[in-house]
Amino acid sequence: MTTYLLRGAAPLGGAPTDLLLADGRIAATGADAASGADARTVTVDAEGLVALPGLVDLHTHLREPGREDAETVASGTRAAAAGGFTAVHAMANTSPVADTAGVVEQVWRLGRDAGWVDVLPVGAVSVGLAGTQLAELGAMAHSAARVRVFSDDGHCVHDPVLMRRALEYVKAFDGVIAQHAQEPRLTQGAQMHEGVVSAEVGLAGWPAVAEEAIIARDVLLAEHVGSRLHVCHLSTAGSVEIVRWAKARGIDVTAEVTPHHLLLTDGLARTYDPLYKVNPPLRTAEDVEALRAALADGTIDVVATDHAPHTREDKDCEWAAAAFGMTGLETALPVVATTMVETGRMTWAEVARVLSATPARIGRIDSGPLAQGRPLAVGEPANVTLVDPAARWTVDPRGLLSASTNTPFGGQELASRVVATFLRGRATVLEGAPVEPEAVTR
Ligand SMILES: NC(=O)N[C@@H](CC(=O)O)C(=O)O
Repeated sequence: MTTYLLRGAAPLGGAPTDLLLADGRIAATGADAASGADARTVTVDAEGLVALPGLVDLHTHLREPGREDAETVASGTRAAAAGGFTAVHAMANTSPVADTAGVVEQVWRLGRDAGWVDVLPVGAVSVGLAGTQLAELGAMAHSAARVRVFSDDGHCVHDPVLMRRALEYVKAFDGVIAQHAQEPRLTQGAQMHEGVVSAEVGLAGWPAVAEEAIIARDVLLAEHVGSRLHVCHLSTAGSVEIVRWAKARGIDVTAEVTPHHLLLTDGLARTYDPLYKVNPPLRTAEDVEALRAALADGTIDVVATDHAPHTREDKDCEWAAAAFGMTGLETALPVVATTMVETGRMTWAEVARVLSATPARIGRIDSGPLAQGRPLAVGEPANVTLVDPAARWTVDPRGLLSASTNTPFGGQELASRVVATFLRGRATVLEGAPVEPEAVTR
């Protein structure tokens, strides 16, 4: 197998050094790296680049099985690698729903065979995402896919008894319930954030309280049963306050924010362009500021993409008829760099925390054969992402690799670019372009 010598990379913004990737691991650093190189070694000039541990996404929609016209495991994970990811959690709202050991194993196998990133299937909480009957959580946890994250994402687990049972059940295998916090009655027919802009454009509003009421209930339930709760795509200033309160109380809760909620606001609905229609909706500038502050101070633990590819038929129509969702795997890191690093709110080491180490810990993939996200130390798995922090680029939707083109960032200038990605020492991206995997053996 080819080995790689990354010359002059700065691990987490530290002093530049050399890294030797061999046999799937970081084999050597510093002067030892160059002396360990041999005839199999390809040298990568990494001068001026930041070396991050491979990125881990807690929230990706890969659409397979069922909607392969929007994305497949292969196309979505190829886009993920281009975005610097080495692992993604694949959401359960597929068709059929990933609510059995059979479906999660299928998705896991498709990911393994594609070879771009580790695919960690998320299991549904309820059968068919219907919110009435608990799915086979234990069978999914003990399957080959080793599911640890369970979510009805796209739907809220709104029945408090079902939520309580799910939180209790996953304690047996150290799982976590990732809640899509959306009170269904308060959001019936809702199209966008409820506020000044929704009144102006005449679209049905989605009040912040519909998210906040569920988060408040769930942190109390998590406390009551002593279990682990993760809040998906938190989007309001009020939600931040509730999570801050819960953490101060010692409740085992973590929260994610999406890149689009860190950058975009509900004012974009004035365009009536469904590219900006997403669940939860884009909020106000005050919410965006609260989310950035909460990510910087650790109240929000991770950035997760909520990559939600949709076909032209489902997106290129009038607002009310369009699907909720936007793609995000290939723009996530640049959006975080633009909103958090360029603004001086976070260092690259903190970016590694919110896009790699902490999501790996929440998904319980930070140990064992899928070890991810540890500092780039000798002996650790060689999951490495090289980023050019000085690059600036303008997003061209046609230049992205996802099978769907519903990015809200087309035409936007963003900071930083992924130059290379290595999955267990194998290059999946070099010079910004994907490297097709030969038959993957592991
Ligand atoms: N986030 C989104 O806007 N869409 C998600 C599911 C969802 O509605 O949350 C999708 O699967 O398309």
